[in-house]
Amino acid sequence: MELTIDHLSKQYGSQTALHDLSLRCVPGVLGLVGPNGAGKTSLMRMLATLLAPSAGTIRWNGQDIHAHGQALRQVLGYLPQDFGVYPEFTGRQFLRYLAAMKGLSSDQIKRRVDELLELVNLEEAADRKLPTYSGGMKQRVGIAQALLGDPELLIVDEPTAGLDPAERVRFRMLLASLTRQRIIILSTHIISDVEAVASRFVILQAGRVLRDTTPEALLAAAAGSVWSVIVDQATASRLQNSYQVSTMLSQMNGVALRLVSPTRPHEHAVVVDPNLEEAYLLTMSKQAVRA
Ligand SMILES: Nc1ncnc2c1ncn2[C@@H]1O[C@H](COP(=O)(O)OP(=O)(O)OP(=O)(O)O)[C@@H](O)[C@H]1O
Repeated sequence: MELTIDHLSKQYGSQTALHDLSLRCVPGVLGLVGPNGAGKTSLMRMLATLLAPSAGTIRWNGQDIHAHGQALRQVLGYLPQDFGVYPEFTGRQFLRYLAAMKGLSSDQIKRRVDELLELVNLEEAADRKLPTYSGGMKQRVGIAQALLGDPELLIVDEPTAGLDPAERVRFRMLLASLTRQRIIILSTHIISDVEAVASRFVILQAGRVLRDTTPEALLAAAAGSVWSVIVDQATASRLQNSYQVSTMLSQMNGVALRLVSPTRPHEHAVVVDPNLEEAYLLTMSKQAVRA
């Protein structure tokens, strides 16, 4: 099982969304992160064969997916960013309908849909109409439809956006339970999603790979560059203007700040262990300094 992306580019008119991007993916979860407009959705749509590259190739087990799209679609599960549901269907009807569209036999449809409803923990709500579902429940139906064909390649585009913290945790656990013998590509703005489930961390910026790393390596690289300090309000405002502040908490004795900076931002600042979001902010701020 191997997905190989070679020198991939995407132009929309004069706008370059992806620029000469190469990646090789093996089973596991790859967390794809980057600022708005970095090219994540364009990349995912090309992987899902919904968008043609302007240049470069994507190969699934050595076969170009452009020429052999059907072969890829048979092993693909895709949860797009703007996943829509049919309002007249219940969860069960919706999944059965999509399973039938995929060509499953009626026995397979019943069995597979029941299995998936159990996996995504929607058995109780299965016979309710989809518009009555919460955002998290809709996302779970979305992941269930992406899993109908037991895909070897699962692409999920910002699946936790808009979910409340409990739903987000539930969704992550579901994703984590799917990782064996699959390539999962998860695009997100929520760094803690990556921390929770991904073994590989790819940062895209302006259509290029800025980092292809692991959460552990990114954390290790940020060691010594995250600081904690308690200061008065005026100093907090000054520091906020000069440094990347990751958290700011008003307390009885002042304002507690965590700051991301390669150098000591304040004489009383002490080094603390970075979290992955801070490691990401550090990477992006170093990049901004270089640009
Ligand atoms: N259909 C389109 N026509 C023109 N430009 C487009 C189109 N789709 C995307 N773009 C541009 O391509 C670039 C990459 O967009 P893309 O949606 O792939 O980024 P993204 O990383 O998914 O962004 P977000 O995090 O906001 O979803 C952006 O500059 C965007 O404006």
